[in-house]
Amino acid sequence: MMAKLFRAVIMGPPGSGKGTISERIAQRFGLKHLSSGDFLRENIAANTEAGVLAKTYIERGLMVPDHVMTRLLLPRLEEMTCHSWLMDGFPCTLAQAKALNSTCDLDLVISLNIPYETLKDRLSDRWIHPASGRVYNMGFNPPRVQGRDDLSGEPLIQHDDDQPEALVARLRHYKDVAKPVIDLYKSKGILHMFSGTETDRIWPYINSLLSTKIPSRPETDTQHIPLP
Ligand SMILES: Nc1nc2c(ncn2[C@@H]2O[C@H](COP(=O)(O)OP(=O)(O)O)[C@@H](O)[C@H]2O)c(=O)[nH]1
Ligand SMILES: Nc1ccn([C@@H]2O[C@H](COP(=O)(O)OP(=O)(O)O)[C@@H](O)[C@H]2O)c(=O)n1
Repeated sequence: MMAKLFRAVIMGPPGSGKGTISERIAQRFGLKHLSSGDFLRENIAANTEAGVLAKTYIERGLMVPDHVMTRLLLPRLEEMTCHSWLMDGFPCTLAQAKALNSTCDLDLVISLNIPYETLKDRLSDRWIHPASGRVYNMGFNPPRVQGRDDLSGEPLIQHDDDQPEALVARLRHYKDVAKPVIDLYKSKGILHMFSGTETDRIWPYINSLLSTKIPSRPETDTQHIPLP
């Protein structure tokens, strides 16, 4: 276990590679990857009160209100007192960032800055394994068998809110709400922004940054892992 706990957030518009990069970070540095989108989908599948409410927003390509997000996520974070974690997709508004602030001190925030055309192309090709949250892309990282998850063999699905009609509204909204959050983390001196069109070109910079802050897991140094 790491000597000091490490708490990080990864921000970026839909399709910017938060999930893909989070998985790489989790694998290399042993942080627990917490995905706000996955928490939401788990709650929707389980028909919890928050899940039923969240569904009505997600279906319309809208953000879930702050009080629903914080009620859902903060208790999960409070349970993780002994773990280092990387939170993906939360906070995405200033109110969420302030609520998170009152729960824990973040060590680092990664913000991904990816052009619109790239996001649109990626998302129209995004396929998900709902049970695990594993993400595929027909060009970038296709499944071994078309339409099937590599590990379980179960069918892959596409999210309704990845379709271009919902996407434009999601991106516009992201831009508006993320700016004050980015400014807040910038003023705290913990924001690191990465721009580009390819995850494989951004990843080495994120990897080097994190290597200066946390040791990589010993087992990943000796085993073959499929990272560039
Ligand atoms: N073509 C391409 N697709 C990528 C790249 N990085 C990630 N993707 C794919 O783009 C989609 C969005 O990535 P994801 O990690 O889910 O982004 P998130 O919405 O920010 O969590 C997924 O289908 C990924 O497999 C890349 O560099 N090139
Ligand atoms: N902090 C958050 C995170 C997700 N969400 C909602 O949950 C949906 C799915 O989240 P996600 O993290 O899988 O989205 P992507 O950025 O991966 O496309 C988003 O499109 C939002 O509708 C939200 O409202 N607030």
